[in-house]
Amino acid sequence: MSDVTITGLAFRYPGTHHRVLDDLDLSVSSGERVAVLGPNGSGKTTLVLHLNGLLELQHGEIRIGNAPVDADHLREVRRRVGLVFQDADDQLFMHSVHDDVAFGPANLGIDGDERERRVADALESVGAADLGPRTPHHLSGGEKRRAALATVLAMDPDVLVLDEPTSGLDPVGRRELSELLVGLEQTQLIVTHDLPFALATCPRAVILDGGRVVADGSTRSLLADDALLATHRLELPFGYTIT
Ligand SMILES: Nc1ncnc2c1ncn2[C@@H]1O[C@H](COP(=O)(O)OP(=O)(O)OP(=O)(O)O)[C@@H](O)[C@H]1O
Repeated sequence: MSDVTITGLAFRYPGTHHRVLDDLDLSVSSGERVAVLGPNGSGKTTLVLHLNGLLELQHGEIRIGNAPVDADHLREVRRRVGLVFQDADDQLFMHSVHDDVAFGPANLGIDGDERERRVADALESVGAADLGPRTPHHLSGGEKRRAALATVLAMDPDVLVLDEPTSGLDPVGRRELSELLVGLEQTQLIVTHDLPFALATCPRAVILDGGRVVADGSTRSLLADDALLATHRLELPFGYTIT
């Protein structure tokens, strides 16, 4: 497993003047699960897209274990960091779920029985053993989410980064996903607006606002702080209380 260290990360989208990430520091220990919370536009997805080099670093440094995220280490970084996109359709593009899940291991040069074992294990682990032959664009939203997660797990990453993993999931699907993630050994960063899901899944949370980390602590203590939540446009579901 790998730790993740982000130091002084700053970023503006080309052609814009606004710093979307602004001197962001964050360290996540190996095996830790951290929820990344924050209002719309606070930079969460932009941060996530940096973690496996999908956005090119402008200022600062990111390390996955001892590998810097830079042009010279992209292949290693992408092997180590599995990114599950906000929109599952971005991850599913083959004719069958099986082929989508097999695509990553194939790219790593894994073939034959070992590749089939990885596909079967990944689908099984997300409760989607029966989805292999299905056409991805015929799946329900929740089924697509599971399939997208399986495509990443099949590559056996050290670090899992999930962007809004519960969107489109029914209550049982959310609970099952939380239990699945808690059972994985990977270091995890989970971007979510689903605060109860964050509490159930991640012992630690950070709040991003204005492109920097403005709070960092146990998820329970952050979510119990009404003033902190209000300041950063976060809100627990109506009637939900932290005990
Ligand atoms: N490709 C882009 N070009 C220009 N600006 C962008 C681009 N992508 C995002 N932004 C801007 O960057 C800021 C941060 O966006 P980002 O998607 O990282 O926020 P977020 O915290 O993930 O938001 P949300 O909770 O709404 O998903 C926003 O102001 C957004 O409009």
